[in-house]
Amino acid sequence: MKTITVDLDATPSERSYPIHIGSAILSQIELIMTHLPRKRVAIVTNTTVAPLYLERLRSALEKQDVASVPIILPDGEEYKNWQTLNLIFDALLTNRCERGTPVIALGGGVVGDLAGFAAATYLRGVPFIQYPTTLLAQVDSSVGGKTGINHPLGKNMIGAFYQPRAVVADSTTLETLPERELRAGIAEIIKYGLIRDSIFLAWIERNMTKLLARDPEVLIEAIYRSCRNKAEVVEADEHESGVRALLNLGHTFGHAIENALGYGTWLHGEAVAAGTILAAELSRRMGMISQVDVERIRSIYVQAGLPVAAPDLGPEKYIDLMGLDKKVAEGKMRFILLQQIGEAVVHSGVPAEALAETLLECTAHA
Ligand SMILES: NC(=O)c1ccc[n+]([C@@H]2O[C@H](COP(=O)([O-])OP(=O)(O)OC[C@H]3O[C@@H](n4cnc5c(N)ncnc54)[C@H](O)[C@@H]3O)[C@@H](O)[C@H]2O)c1
Ligand SMILES: O=C(O)C(=O)C[C@@H](O)[C@H](O)[C@H](O)COP(=O)(O)O
Ligand SMILES: [Zn+2]
Repeated sequence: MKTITVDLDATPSERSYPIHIGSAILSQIELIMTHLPRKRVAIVTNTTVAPLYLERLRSALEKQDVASVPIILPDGEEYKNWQTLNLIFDALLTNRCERGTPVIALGGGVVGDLAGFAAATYLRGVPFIQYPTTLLAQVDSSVGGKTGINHPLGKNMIGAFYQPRAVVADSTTLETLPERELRAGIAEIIKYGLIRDSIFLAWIERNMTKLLARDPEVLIEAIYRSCRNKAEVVEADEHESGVRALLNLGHTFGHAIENALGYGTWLHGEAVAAGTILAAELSRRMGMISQVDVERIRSIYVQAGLPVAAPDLGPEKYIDLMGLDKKVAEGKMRFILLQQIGEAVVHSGVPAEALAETLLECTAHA
């Protein structure tokens, strides 16, 4: 097992927390035992993950005399909303969960974002622990404390920064993950390489076949190097007043795609992949990277079996949706662009013509 610490505030800090990454660690309750003094937890999961892993976690807790309240949500991005959040509050209240009752998220990013937001707001905050079970959640969403829900008008528009007390990423849970979901997780792994770690990007290119084949060692290495990158960014800028925005590469376009097509039609990772190609094309039009760079980026996503052509929604629709992006400041859109492969920047001066040209020339009819 490997452990990374996310150091928050001046260290040592009570808010700092470990990310444990390893094989078959779901049942190792000693990893979270210090957070369970009251011997009772609520586990938020969904109808797909519950039959696979809920009993394993519950019985491991039971062996340590920890009782658990299961809260099983409907599965899907289209359920990342107020109504589902309220199901969590209903269950927490009905079961008389207290301020000292931790909420555990067992599932992918949707469960994690919902459960984290519930933990941030229930009784004004209860302890939160992440057990991510998708590749995307293990490399990205379980770390860093972004929690929240979608709004019909925009992705993740309502939420809170709320850090977990611990993250336990059991790589063996990825054995049951559908192929399409595995590929979607790889999109966020590629992101770290593109924004700040060109050595990791070259490693991903060399190891893509093994990643797709779920080679256990390669998976653990990819999760570890991704989490190390994410932890460093979050430590530097927890609340996204600066460098954390770079983790949004491809997301300004990607979130517009997810919203326009209907939440869940394209997976988050798929929208980020196609969105990153648009960001790369825009970077080239801004004179920042070369055509050769764009083709290298495109071929990495192709290798991963991810979409590289964003849907043709028309420039107006994209621009309208992107106007609600959380990075908009004083009414001005800000884009994450590539200065070079391995170095991203926040750009607030993208000319309207360059954006329109990119959207016209680089999107495709579905
Ligand atoms: N908070 C953050 O920092 C952050 C970062 C990235 C993405 N996100 C959010 O995360 C969400 C996407 O997360 P995701 O890609 O994990 O999708 P997801 O949570 O929808 O999970 C994908 C699918 O896999 C199923 N599943 C989960 N674990 C499984 C397993 N081990 N075996 C079989 N099936 C399994 C789920 O039930 C679901 O059907 C989006 O809402 C996105 O906005 C948040
Ligand atoms: O942790 C972050 O910061 C990220 O931006 C990670 C992204 O992969 C993730 O999709 C995040 O939820 C997007 O955040 P948002 O603030 O644009 O909703
Ligand atoms: Zn993302």
